[in-house]
Amino acid sequence: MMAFIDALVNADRPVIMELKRRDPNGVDLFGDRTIPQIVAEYEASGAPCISVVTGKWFGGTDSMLHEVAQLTNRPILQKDFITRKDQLAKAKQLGASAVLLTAGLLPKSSIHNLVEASLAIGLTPFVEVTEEAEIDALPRAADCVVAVNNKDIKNKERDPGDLDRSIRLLPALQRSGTRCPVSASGIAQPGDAAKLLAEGYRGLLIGTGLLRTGSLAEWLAGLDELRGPRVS
Ligand SMILES: O=C(O)c1ccccc1NCC(=O)[C@H](O)[C@H](O)COP(=O)(O)O
Repeated sequence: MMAFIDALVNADRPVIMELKRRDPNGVDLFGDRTIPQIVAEYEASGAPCISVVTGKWFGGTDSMLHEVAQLTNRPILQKDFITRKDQLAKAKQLGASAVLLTAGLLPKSSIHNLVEASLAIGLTPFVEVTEEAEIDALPRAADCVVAVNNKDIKNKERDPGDLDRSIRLLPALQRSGTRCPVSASGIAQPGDAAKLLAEGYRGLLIGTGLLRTGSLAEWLAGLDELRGPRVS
């Protein structure tokens, strides 16, 4: 299996496609689709990586991660509230390649310890930030995905998201040394996605926008058209 960062930076369309059972208001996002159907659709659409929200706020469970890992060889990000090292071993055992570490919810010393502990067992830290100070304080950024969360997790992500935050923080991400600056959450339309990639993002994490669209193929074709032909 290709490592998470390599899969993303080498992808022609670097969209991490997410399985999230419910939105923050408890509204179902899967409809009548099963997990195998969504994974098959994401794979057929060329997802380089897949994200699975196991956090209970969003209707997730660890068994969802295990199920997805049985269905795909794509590198998987586990999105949950990770605060302890034993959760990292569990993530790996369930089939994750990368784990979410939310800078705004963790003391600085915990971020350091969890980044080191993740790397030590072969998991890619996917560190989510919302402020420049969090980026500047990051250890081992070159080995991490560093993602700007456009929404506010402290408010259960009930806000629509502020994509300008991604634009504002991109220079700090680029300075940090990460190979893989990612913009996450609130990317609803192909035009939003195209703009963020044109600005210099090397990856996008999209859940609700892809799960709510009537046609994933059309959504992605719209993005491809806006980006124009790719030079390899
Ligand atoms: O961000 C967190 O700290 C978090 C913790 C635990 C579970 C989920 C968490 N975040 C979820 C997300 O960030 C979004 O599902 C993801 O970025 C996609 O967002 P959207 O495209 O707006 O559905």
